[in-house]
Amino acid sequence: MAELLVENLHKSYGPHAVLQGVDLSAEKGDVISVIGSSGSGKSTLLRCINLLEKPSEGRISIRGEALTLQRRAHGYLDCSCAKQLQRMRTRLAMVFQNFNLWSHMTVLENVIEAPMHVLGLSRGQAVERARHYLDQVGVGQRDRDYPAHLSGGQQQRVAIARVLAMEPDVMLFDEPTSALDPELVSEVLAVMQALAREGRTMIVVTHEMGFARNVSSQVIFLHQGRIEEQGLPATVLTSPQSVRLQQFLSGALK
Ligand SMILES: Nc1ncnc2c1ncn2[C@@H]1O[C@H](COP(=O)(O)OP(=O)(O)OP(=O)(O)O)[C@@H](O)[C@H]1O
Repeated sequence: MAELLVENLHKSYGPHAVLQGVDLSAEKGDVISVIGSSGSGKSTLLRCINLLEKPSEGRISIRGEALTLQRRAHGYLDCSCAKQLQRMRTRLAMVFQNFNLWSHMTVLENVIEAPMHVLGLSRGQAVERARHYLDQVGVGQRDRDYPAHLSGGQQQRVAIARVLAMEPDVMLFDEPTSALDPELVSEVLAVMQALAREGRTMIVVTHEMGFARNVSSQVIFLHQGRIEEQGLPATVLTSPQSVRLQQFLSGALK
């Protein structure tokens, strides 16, 4: 059974069809890199999967359990209740480009927030869990600091620990290294590579072709809201079939 199954996902903003029937299936331990030119719909795809954006059409299932989506007055689909939505976001948890840490909270407080208030763990359990994952991503010593005192790479690693602390079924990464200074990119990619090695299921929107090639189990090339090509990285990235993917890989399509 797939950890995550996305079927016929559509998203429009007014007349602008951004996603036009995307299907995606992630098995346990899959690392799917989503690549494509700017505006092809990569972030929208990720944001629709965990309902930060509301799909216009489609079906999302986690471990065989379909989300109950209802059509709202404006025509989009949403979870039938806020609690289900919140719970679902812990199962499909997202790492954002700009870290999205709470600046008024320490590192530790950032990481224990959701385990306590969404998963219902006691403070002691949440702290134990947080320390475990902060250590795992190499920022355990910074637990009392505020995010502003950390480098971008450290902040992103805290954001990854915050997602790990929810023990999600699938981790979603939306261009996790794009906001980082070049010298900090590799420390975050190394953490992601280690997570891939330990069998985490991940969907990663990325411009890092090295990551897509060396870490992914599957690469998806999105073009104008449709999957134009997908498959093993060795196939998709070294023998692209479509002209658009060839152009994208040669740098002609930004
Ligand atoms: N909230 C919104 N309202 C209207 N249009 C939007 C909205 N969000 C995204 N879009 C449009 O949807 C299209 C896809 O955007 P998206 O951010 O998903 O692309 P992307 O592939 O992630 O691009 P990039 O690599 O530049 O981040 C773009 O044309 C964008 O302008």
